[in-house]
Amino acid sequence: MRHCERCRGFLATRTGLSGLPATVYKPAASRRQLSIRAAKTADGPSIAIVGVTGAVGQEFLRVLKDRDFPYSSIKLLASARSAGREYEWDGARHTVEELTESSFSGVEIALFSAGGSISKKFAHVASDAGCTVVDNSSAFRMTEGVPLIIPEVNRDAVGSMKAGKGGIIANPNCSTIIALMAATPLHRAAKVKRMVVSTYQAASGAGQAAMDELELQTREVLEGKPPTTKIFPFQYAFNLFSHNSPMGPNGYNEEEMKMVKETHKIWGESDVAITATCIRVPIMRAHAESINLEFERGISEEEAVEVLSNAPGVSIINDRSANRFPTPLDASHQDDVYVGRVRRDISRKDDKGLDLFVCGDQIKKGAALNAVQIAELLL
Ligand SMILES: NC(=O)C1=CN([C@@H]2O[C@H](COP(=O)(O)OP(=O)(O)OC[C@H]3O[C@@H](n4cnc5c(N)ncnc54)[C@H](OP(=O)(O)O)[C@@H]3O)[C@@H](O)[C@H]2O)C=CC1
Ligand SMILES: N[C@@H](CC(=O)OP(=O)(O)O)C(=O)O
Repeated sequence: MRHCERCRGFLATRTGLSGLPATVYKPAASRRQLSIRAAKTADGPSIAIVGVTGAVGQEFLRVLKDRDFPYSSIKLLASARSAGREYEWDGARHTVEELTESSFSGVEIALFSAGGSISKKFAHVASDAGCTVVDNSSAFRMTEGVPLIIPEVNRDAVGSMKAGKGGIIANPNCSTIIALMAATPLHRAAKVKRMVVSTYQAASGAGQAAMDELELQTREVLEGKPPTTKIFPFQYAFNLFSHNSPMGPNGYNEEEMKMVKETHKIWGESDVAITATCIRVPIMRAHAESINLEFERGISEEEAVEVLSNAPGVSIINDRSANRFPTPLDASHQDDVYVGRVRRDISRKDDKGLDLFVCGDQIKKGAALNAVQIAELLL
């Protein structure tokens, strides 16, 4: 049994202590089932990336290339600070331009990832110019009429939207995407009535500067120096803390409330009871989540593992005999969301409760990959 292999393109299963399949990595073909083969092509859409110098913007470039996303031209946009910076991408040199109101003339798809205030200022400008916007920020997620899409979950929400026709589509919150990749197939099988989530969120969710600060602080603490605290107000290395988003009057922070509201919108069901506790941990780029699910009908561990094994974009690491379950490092730089610790909730007398542990790359499936998959629906 190989435990720690990077799992591109192989399938391995093993029976764990309980008789459940322990490890199911999806073969390359199923991982890439939503991908479109092309690249630079005269009949591809003209595309733009807003926030290209950031952690997510850079991942957009990698994902577009990795998936051979078809494009006829690409425009790299960021703030005036980055104008003139050059990137080598897809065999050509590209220069970053300052984002302005005239940036979107002739652009058919724009991937926005420069924060909510930039999206609020420029997404409608882009849409009015005929550019279809996939927005990675939270600015429009709860706006009526703006689809909020995880392609494996609710791809039909794209409706008749197409590249070059204008309109805005929102990319969900990363913790929500990662939770729903695992919870949705089980919801479809046995209907979730209540979901309790606790997250362990990586530095990447707070941007490149937070990742840099975690690395710097780790060195400083090991060298016995006081840690630099520019991004977060206290030590991050060798520590963890409640998510840094603003706290609301009900004692939930914004990240926690996003998980509640966005799940209701994506599932189209506001009667599912959801509560979340979001925690920032000193991990570089993959979020982990502990999820407790209560179902309307009973579901066994075996059925749950079977359902998850067949779910697109989900891989299973669930080896009880080896105490081997998903880790953030397994998920880092991977497309799939990893699920393990699949077990009956023993606090219940019936078989209507399950616990799971889930890990997903925050920058990839939590942000850039999901947005590019949405853009593929527009072609
Ligand atoms: N789906 C999700 O859960 C996630 C959503 N996000 C969203 O994406 C955004 C970016 O995240 P991330 O890449 O991690 O952040 P970074 O801080 O790493 O990057 C920010 C980017 O925004 C650009 N930017 C900032 N100000 C302006 C401006 N005035 N005009 C044009 N561009 C500007 C920056 O350009 P410059 O270098 O020139 O300053 C940079 O390219 C987040 O703020 C969030 O809204 C991010 C992660 C996950
Ligand atoms: N969810 C990210 C932060 C973020 O960018 O969220 P949103 O896209 O919902 O603003 C985190 O890990 O902190």
